[in-house]
Amino acid sequence: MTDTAGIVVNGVSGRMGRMLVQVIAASERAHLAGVLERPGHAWIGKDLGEMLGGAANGVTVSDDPATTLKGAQAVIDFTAPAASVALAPVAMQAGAAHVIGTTGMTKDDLARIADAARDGVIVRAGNMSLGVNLLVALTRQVAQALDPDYDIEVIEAHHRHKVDAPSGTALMLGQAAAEGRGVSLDEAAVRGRDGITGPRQPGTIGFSAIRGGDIIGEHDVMFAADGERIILRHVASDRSVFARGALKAALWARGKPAGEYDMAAVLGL
Ligand SMILES: NC(=O)C1=CN([C@@H]2O[C@H](COP(=O)(O)OP(=O)(O)OC[C@H]3O[C@@H](n4cnc5c(N)ncnc54)[C@H](O)[C@@H]3O)[C@@H](O)[C@H]2O)C=CC1
Ligand SMILES: O=C(O)C1=N[C@H](C(=O)O)C[C@H](O)C1
Repeated sequence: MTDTAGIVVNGVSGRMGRMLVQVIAASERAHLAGVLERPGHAWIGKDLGEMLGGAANGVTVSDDPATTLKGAQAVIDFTAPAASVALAPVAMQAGAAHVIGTTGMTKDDLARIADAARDGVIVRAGNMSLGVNLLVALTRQVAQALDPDYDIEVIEAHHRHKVDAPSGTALMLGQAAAEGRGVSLDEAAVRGRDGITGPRQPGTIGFSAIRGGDIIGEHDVMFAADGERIILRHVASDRSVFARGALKAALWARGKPAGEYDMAAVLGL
C-alpha cells in the first residue's frame, strides 16, 4: 500500500466521484487516501463503503480538505467551479497535485486557478479522455488544412443533469479549431441560435448543445462547405474513460515543476 500513490477524491458522491473510487481501487499504482464532499452533505462523517451501498471500508467522508490532503500525492476533483477554485490553494499548500475536471469555469475562475498553480502542480482539462484529446489535435490540424469557407460547427450532447453549456469539451474543440484557423475564439464564437438570426456569418465557429436522458458525452466537429462535409466525432459510452485519464494525470504530476498543465502534456500529444 505505501509504495502506491495516495489519491484523494473530491465530490465523492457524484457521478465522477463514484467512478474514480472504482478506477483507483482497480489500479496497482494508486490507493484511495481520502474522500471529500461539500460541507453539509449527508455523507460527511460516514463510512464511504456503506454510503456506496456495500460493506464498511474504513474510509470516512470528510469536508476538511486541509486535513484530508496531508501526505497525499494528488486530489482529483470533478465538482463545481466554486469548489475547485477554493480547493486549488489548499491543495498547493498541502503539496498535493490538483487534477481538475470541473467545467463551466468563468474567466475569473480560470485566472484564480492559474494563480494557485504558481505554488504547485495543477492539471486541468474539460475532458480527460485520450480519445477527446486526440480529437482536439485532429480538429486543430483539419481547421489549419481547410480554407476558411468551410463553416465550423461544434455540436455536443449530454445527460439531463449537466448544468453548463457549451460543454468544456466543446470549448476545447472550438479553441483548437480557432487556433488551427489562426483566429480568436472569443471573436469567432456563436453560441446557440434562435429567431431571425440572419444568414451565417463567414468565419464564425458555432456551438450547439443537446441535453437529455443519460447521454454520457458526445461531440461532433463539423466542417461544412458547398458539396461536402467532414465530421470528426467522439462518443463516450462509459465515464471510466474520464476517470482513467484523471488518474493518469495524478500519477504523471509527481515531481513536475509548479505550473498549470493540460491533458495534451500528460498524454504527450
Ligand atoms: N473533464 C472531464 O473529463 C469531465 C468533466 N466533468 C465535469 O465534472 C463536474 C462534475 O460532474 P458530475 O460528477 O457529473 O457531477 P455531479 O453533480 O454528479 O457531482 C458533483 C459532486 O461535487 C460535489 N461538490 C459540490 N461542491 C463541493 C465542494 N465544495 N466540496 C466537495 N464536493 C463538492 C457535489 O456534492 C457532487 O457530489 C462537472 O463540471 C462536469 O462537467 C464530468 C465528466 C468528465
Ligand atoms: O458533465 C459531464 O458529464 C461531462 N462534462 C465534460 C464536458 O463538459 O465536456 C466532459 C464530458 O463530456 C462529460
